Amino acid sequence: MSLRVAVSGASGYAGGEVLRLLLQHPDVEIGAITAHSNAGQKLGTLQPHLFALADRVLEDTTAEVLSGHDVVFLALPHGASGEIAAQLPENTLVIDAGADHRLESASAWEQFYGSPHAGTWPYGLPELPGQREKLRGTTRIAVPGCYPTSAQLSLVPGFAAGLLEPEDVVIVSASGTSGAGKSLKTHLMGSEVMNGMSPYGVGGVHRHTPEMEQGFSAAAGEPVTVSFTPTLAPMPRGIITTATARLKDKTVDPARVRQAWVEAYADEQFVHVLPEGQWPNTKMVLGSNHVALQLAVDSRVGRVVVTTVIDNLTKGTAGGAVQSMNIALGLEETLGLNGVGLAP
Ligand SMILES: NC(=O)C1=CN([C@@H]2O[C@H](COP(=O)(O)OP(=O)(O)OC[C@H]3O[C@@H](n4cnc5c(N)ncnc54)[C@H](OP(=O)(O)O)[C@@H]3O)[C@@H](O)[C@H]2O)C=CC1
Ligand SMILES: CC(=O)N[C@@H](CCC(=O)OP(=O)(O)O)C(=O)O
Repeated sequence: MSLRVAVSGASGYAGGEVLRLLLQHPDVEIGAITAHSNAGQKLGTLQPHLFALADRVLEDTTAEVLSGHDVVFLALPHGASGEIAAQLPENTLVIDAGADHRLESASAWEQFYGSPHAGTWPYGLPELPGQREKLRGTTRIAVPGCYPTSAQLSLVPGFAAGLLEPEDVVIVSASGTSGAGKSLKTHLMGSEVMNGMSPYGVGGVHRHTPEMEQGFSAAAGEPVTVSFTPTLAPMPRGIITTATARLKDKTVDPARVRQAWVEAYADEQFVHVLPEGQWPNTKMVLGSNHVALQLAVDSRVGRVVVTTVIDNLTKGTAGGAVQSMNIALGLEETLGLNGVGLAP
């Protein structure tokens, strides 16, 4: 099979990572690549690591340019994808790396994003219970946010097994700076970020909070509320998330708790519950679609503690997007995603 694939937002971090993975996909031919302020530039000036595409010229991001492809990736700022997607043929597989189509609740969207809701598409986190069935054959995919990917992979097994209380869930994450996008942000410039860490979006206001609650509530079968705090870490890539939740039965055998996670991910090729006693490090998964996690029961306070690492640009965006594309098209799920982490 040869799929003709267009990538919009190709000058940005997410679009660049989509292209990096697609270059390793045996069934993909890269068609149009588009941008906004950088349209007309050669890709090599903006994404110098993508040697094979260095001479390709970025076009404007219009429905006309993106039409005529089998698959279109949208890696655009919030709000830009809804309008473009609505103009693309229904039989084109459109994969939105942005947030526009992730939330089921229009009121949650309006509260956290402050704009009209564009609609809801099948959610591109295949490891959620029953999610692959929703992705097979679909022509629209909403790629999860990077923090929600790490948070949901951390706690969904516990909610799905009925082990966790729906209230008092606490998620604390640290992200590499590429999570904020390529556009110049003064607070991300070296002197502000190096040798220190600081939280932002504190107090239940970060827009990924309702996305996490949506995934947890679906798994638990009851409404789940979350307190989420993100932190910026002085590294280009990677997310480490520590998630804690109260156990419904404080006296439950810790081995039974662990078993819920081990069973949930037993058949997953990208999610690894580490051997007991080994804790994740963001370096384990850099540049790869893999996820590493570890858990412990804090019996003194009756909580489970789960720490999960992902690469925000790979499993957290482009890798999850390519994995979901493969499922939607009935391809082997790992195509284009054979990279392994970097060490040391
Ligand atoms: N970075 C990450 O870890 C993650 C990002 N995402 C999502 O992916 C999307 C892209 O993010 P990211 O790559 O980080 O951001 P960047 O700022 O790095 O890139 C943004 C891209 O969008 C283009 N663009 C900007 N404005 C417009 C517009 N009005 N119309 C069309 N194109 C436009 C830019 O083109 P130009 O350079 O020519 O101006 C650029 O190609 C966002 O929705 C983001 O939320 C999702 C998960 C994680
Ligand atoms: C470090 C950093 O700034 N991260 C981004 C999230 C990146 C992401 O997942 O983005 P979308 O939901 O926008 O697709 C943030 O907190 O806004």
